[in-house]
Order: sequence, then C-alpha cells, then structure tokens
Amino acid sequence: MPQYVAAIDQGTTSTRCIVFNRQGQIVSLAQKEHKQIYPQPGWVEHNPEEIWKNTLEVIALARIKGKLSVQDIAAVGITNQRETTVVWNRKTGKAYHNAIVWQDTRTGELVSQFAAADALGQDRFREKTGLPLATYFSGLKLKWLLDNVPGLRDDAERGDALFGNMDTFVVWNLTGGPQGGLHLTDVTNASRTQLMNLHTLGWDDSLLDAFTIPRAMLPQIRPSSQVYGTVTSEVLPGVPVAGILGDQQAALVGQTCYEPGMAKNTYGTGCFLLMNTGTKLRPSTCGLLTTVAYQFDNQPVHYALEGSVAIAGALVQWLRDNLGIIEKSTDIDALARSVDDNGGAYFVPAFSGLYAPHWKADARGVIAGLTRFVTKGHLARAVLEATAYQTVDVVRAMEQDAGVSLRSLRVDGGMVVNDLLMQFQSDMLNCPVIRPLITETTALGAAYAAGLAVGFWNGFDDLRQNWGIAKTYEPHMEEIQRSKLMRGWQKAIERSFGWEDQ
Ligand SMILES: Nc1ncnc2c1ncn2[C@@H]1O[C@H](COP(=O)(O)OP(=O)(O)O)[C@@H](O)[C@H]1O
Ligand SMILES: O=P(O)(O)OC[C@H](O)CO
Repeated sequence: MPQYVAAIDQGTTSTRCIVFNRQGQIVSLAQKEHKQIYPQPGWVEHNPEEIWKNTLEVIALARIKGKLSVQDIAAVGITNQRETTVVWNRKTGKAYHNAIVWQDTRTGELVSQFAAADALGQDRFREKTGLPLATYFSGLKLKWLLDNVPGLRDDAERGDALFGNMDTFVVWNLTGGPQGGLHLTDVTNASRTQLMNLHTLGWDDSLLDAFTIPRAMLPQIRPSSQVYGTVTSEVLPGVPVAGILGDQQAALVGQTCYEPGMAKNTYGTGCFLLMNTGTKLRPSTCGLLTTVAYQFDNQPVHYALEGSVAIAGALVQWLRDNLGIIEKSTDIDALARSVDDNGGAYFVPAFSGLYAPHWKADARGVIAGLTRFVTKGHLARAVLEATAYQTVDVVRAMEQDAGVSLRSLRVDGGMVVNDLLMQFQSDMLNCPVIRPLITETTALGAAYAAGLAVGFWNGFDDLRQNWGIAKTYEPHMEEIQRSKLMRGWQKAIERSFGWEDQ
C-alpha cells in the first residue's frame, strides 16, 4: 500500500518536489532554481522548457533521495506560482515565448488604457473577477502575447496554441504532452487570470471579448482536488495527478485554515496574506482581492480575501545579487542585528509597482530617510522591516473589510526562519505570530488536495491533527514606538507613488 503523497511546487525562483507521509512530515525533498530573465527594466521572464526539465529532475531526485518506488506514491499534487503566463503549441509542445512572470510590468500601459475606457477605472472588472486592473494578472499578459508574437493569434484561433499558468503547463507535460496531455487548470488558478467569472466559476465571454482572447486556447476549469488523470512521464508512471492549487491557496490548505476567519501569511519572493471567508463571495472595499480559496471535489467553492505584496524575500535577494552587500540570503540576519534599529531609513520595494492595498502600477522603489549616519546594517534592517510594514498595511485593510481584528497570524515561507523579522512582525501587528512545525505548507497543501482525492486522508480532521506550533512570537513593543515607525513608513511609501509616466 502506498505510504506517501508527492507534491510538485513550481515556484517563482525554484521548482521543488516534496514527498510527505500520512503525518504531513517530509520524507524527501529535491529543489532546483531556474534562471530569472530581465530583458528590460520591469520585465521578468522564465524559460518554460527549463522549468519542465527541472520538474522532471526534481521528481527523479526526490525518488532517489527517499529510495521511493512508484508504488510508494499514492498521488501527486501540483502547486505553482500563480498568474505567470505561458503559451505553447499543442502539436510540438514548444513555447511561443518565454513565460511572462507575475511580477512583470510590461502591461502597465494596457492597464491605463483599459482603466481610462470606463468610469469604474481600475475597478472595471472587479465585480466579476474580484481583481482590480493591474499588471499582475494573466489576462493582460496573454493579450500582450497575442498582440506581439507573430502568428500566435491565428494559431490560437485554430486551437493549436494553448494558454496556461505553470500548473497547466506542468500537468499537460506530465500527462502526455503532444500525445494527448490534459489541458486543464483548477479553479484557484483560473481565478487569477481575470478571465474567470467568480460567480459562475467559468470563463466569461464578456471578459474574453474585452481582452480579445480566443476561447479555444483556454484550459478546462476543474476543482482543486480530483483525480484528473495519470502521469505518463517515466519519472512517476501511472501515479494519479489528483490536486492542483495556486501556491498561496495551497499554503492556506497546508496551514489547515478551513474555517471562515482563519488566515495565513506566506513570506517568499512576495508576501501573500489570505483569509478564508467561507462559501460566500466577499467583495473588498479596501484594496484586497477576492479570490477562490479552494474547491474540493463535489463540494462548494470556498473564497478568500487576499492581500498580495509583490516584493518581500525578493528584496533580500536584490541586496545579495544587485548590491552584493550580503553573500547569502541568510546573512541578512547578522547584518541587521549589527545595529539596534533602522537608523531612520525606510526601503519601499515598489519594483513592480505596488500591489495591495495601493494598486499603483506607477510606483517605483525608494529608499527614504538617508543621512550620513545610515550604514549597510541599517539598510539590511530597513529591508527586513519593509516586509513587515507591507504586511501591516494588508492586515489593517483585511480587518476593515472583514470587520474583525486579527487575533493571531499563522506564517510560513522561506523568510520565516528569520527570528528578527518574525519578532518585528509581531511587534508591528501587536498580535502573536505563529510558526507551525511544518513550514513547507505550500507543497503540503497540494499534497493534501491530491491525498484527499484518492482517499489517502479521509477528511479535514486527519489534516488538522498534522498541524502543530513550532514557535509563537508575542508582541513587546510600546504603542508609541509602533506608531512612530508606521508614520515613517507611511511617509516613505507616499514618496514611491507616481514615479513612472504611464
Ligand atoms: N534568513 C533569511 N532571512 C530573510 N529572508 C530569507 C532568509 N532565507 C531566505 N530568505 C528569502 O526567502 C525567499 C525564499 O522563500 P521561498 O518560500 O522559497 O520563495 P518562493 O516560493 O517565492 O520561491 C527568498 O526571497 C530569500 O531571499
Ligand atoms: O512562487 P511564489 O511563492 O513566489 O508565489 C508567487 C505567487 O503565487 C504570485 O501570485
């Protein structure tokens, strides 16, 4: 009898394969980074072929490391960086263009044009999709590809060109590729395209018309947990593909936030706070997204409010790769601890404009409050603090929208190993921050979705038993100090607005 479930986590910076046991513990893990391609300022691309090759490699490596036979694996779940847009040929499997990554800002002008054409402005499609017009979502990226890649629109209309986010691309390749690969996505990923109607949970003709997207290129929308088919590729032959979730929704599932009002924040490349709002759609009036949280087979959809922050851990990488101030991401801890505070410096990482709750495509990064006193230690501190302040802005918007105060926050993602950041986060939110035993919640959520579909786990109670606390950070900061820091942040963020002419 199979003892494990595998998850493929196709993230912004790397692809991971993680194998879990029934207790949700990691049995084996393999990871490979892929290249970040920056063809112009503001543009971010990935090579889809490199990502598919890495996917095969990490699956094979995870099996070798864990000494796992195919019979050991009950099912595989997929989770992915959301919104990143790829278009490929149904017959050859070749991509027409590099994938356009969620952080890419090339559609900034399209955002302005679409917003100017309607009195609702950036909120033109919000009622139907839960999303403001922004460079972030797939619809405009796909339009850009159709308008700029020669021959693509004709192929798309003929049904020869297929669109997908990374989940769709990976599943199509895993299940046969040009030889009958399944062209599908799940409802959480579809909710990030700005082409799906949140009320009907189907592709919406009026949205497709507005963005001039041929319906023939779109994948089928399916629940997040269901047996879709089996792997044909030799790395996991015959194993059921049984779960798909966008990575932030997967983390919500992995954190077992199944009750309305439960929330988690994932600190990776960006930072994404999701609160389960139950089976009713809850529109946001405070700059958050309304999105699909998950849909388990034959059960109603659950929705979430989301506060998306584009740049969090990516700022640590920028300090490492672009300025060379640190050698490894983990070095930021010691550098930030070499000083007592930020020395008056604030770093607003509006590299891709600002997402929630501001939605300013024209914002760009600023460092404010510099004096001759400021050292690289203060800058390191400002870098970490930027993630915490952005989270505070999102939490306050969430509290206003949901009409409740956050009592505690469950956290996960690559940055939560940083104690300084987590303590500062708790201080700035003035509420406990809870790090669970298993912080690989994204992959775990995808494994849960797949495992539930094949009966490996029987229900939410099995999953809740797997969740436990590793560490709780309690707030210690005086209110006067908290207010002073937030005032500084507020001034800094306003200075980032309106930088780019659009
Ligand atoms: N000790 C640390 N302190 C702060 N940030 C860190 C630390 N270790 C890793 N990071 C950041 O965490 C991010 C990686 O998190 P991860 O969840 O793997 O990201 P993703 O899933 O978006 O690829 C990187 O941006 C990295 O800079
Ligand atoms: O791959 P991550 O963890 O950076 O997550 C990216 C988000 O899904 C973008 O919406």
